[in-house]
Amino acid sequence: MSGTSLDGVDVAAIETDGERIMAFGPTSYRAYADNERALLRQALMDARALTSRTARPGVLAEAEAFITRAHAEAVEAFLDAEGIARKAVTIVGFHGQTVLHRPGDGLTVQIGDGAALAKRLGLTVAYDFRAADVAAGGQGAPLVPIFHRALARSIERPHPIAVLNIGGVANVTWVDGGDPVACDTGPGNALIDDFMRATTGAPLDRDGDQAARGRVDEDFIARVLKHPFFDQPCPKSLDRNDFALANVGLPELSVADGAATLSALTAASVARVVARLPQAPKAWIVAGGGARNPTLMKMLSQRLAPATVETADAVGWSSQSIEAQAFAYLAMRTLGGLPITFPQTTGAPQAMSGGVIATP
Ligand SMILES: Nc1ncnc2c1ncn2[C@@H]1O[C@H](COP(=O)(O)OP(=O)(O)OP(=O)(O)O)[C@@H](O)[C@H]1O
Ligand SMILES: CC(=O)N[C@H]1[C@@H]2OC[C@@H](O2)[C@@H](O)[C@@H]1O[C@H](C)C(=O)O
Repeated sequence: MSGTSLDGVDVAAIETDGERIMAFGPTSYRAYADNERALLRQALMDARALTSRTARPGVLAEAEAFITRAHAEAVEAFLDAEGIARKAVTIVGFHGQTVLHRPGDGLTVQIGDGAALAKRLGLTVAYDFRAADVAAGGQGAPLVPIFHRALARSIERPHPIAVLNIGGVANVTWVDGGDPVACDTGPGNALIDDFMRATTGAPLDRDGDQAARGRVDEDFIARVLKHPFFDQPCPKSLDRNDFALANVGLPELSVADGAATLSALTAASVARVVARLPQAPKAWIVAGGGARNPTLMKMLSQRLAPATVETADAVGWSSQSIEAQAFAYLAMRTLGGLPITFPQTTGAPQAMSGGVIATP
């Protein structure tokens, strides 16, 4: 999995039949080098003009070859390091890199060549998980809710439970026994990362150090939350750059105040989604890179009280690897013809299978 944060490739093995999770296997991570990340950032820019999901103008062809190669290297290194034989692997789930997500126009573009990956690895690969849902009128995201529900069944917390993923964009799954309800909540880490890069050159506000020292501009947050996205009912989804630093109107702030304000925006937009869920969650489990930011976690606890807020790691899951695990799970569901998207998670007209299978 390579998500909207453009930080690297997460790899994870799980044992599953696409319904139950029998065991979590090892995990690993391949970070992108600065020049690789710059290529992907350019790919996002060049993707803005796309009107077809197969066109590869600008650096998109180069970026696609890179994404395929980076995932192949990541899987090869993982299998070698863990001593996992090829024949022990049923399938590899390959999300690819989202470069454009405009479901309203019937367009979601993930670059990455699944057939080439299958050939190079000598393994069956499931890829292109979002297209069928978008073609049917769904949002094509989020896809992790069915995995979040399987995970939530393994813990004892008061229901409803919310599983919150804070990646570049943040998304939530609401679980209360029946079908999951889900949506993107708003910006996750992307705005914080972009602000840190622009003001200090650093790729992130590590451990929320800057945010912890800053003052939150609540007026700015109130202004951003007037955006119509926040009043839309679930399901709904975002492109990484729907809320971009260039267009959110952040006033001139110190590094600490800017980091604090953008972190609080993420927390406030999560709190804002509560009214859009069938019932307020009693227990929040936070995954994704945002779970590793203690300042953001504190802001979430404050804004979601009296509900409890814990990290995925605290309940025995992996904040870092949960999305990679989710795509392993979705790959097995694709192989078994099981649905991966639902009316209440993406707005699909009915429960739908998705993903394409490539054999070596
Ligand atoms: N120690 C840390 N302190 C603060 N922030 C962190 C830390 N570790 C990771 N992050 C944040 O998490 C981000 C990576 O998150 P994650 O890997 O969940 O994103 P992703 O998978 O790319 O996103 P998405 O869920 O949108 O697909 C980093 O870009 C950074 O902003
Ligand atoms: C189009 C796209 O790639 N969306 C990502 C993004 O990052 C988080 C959020 O926005 C979520 O909707 C989705 O990723 C996860 C893996 C998902 O589909 O569940």
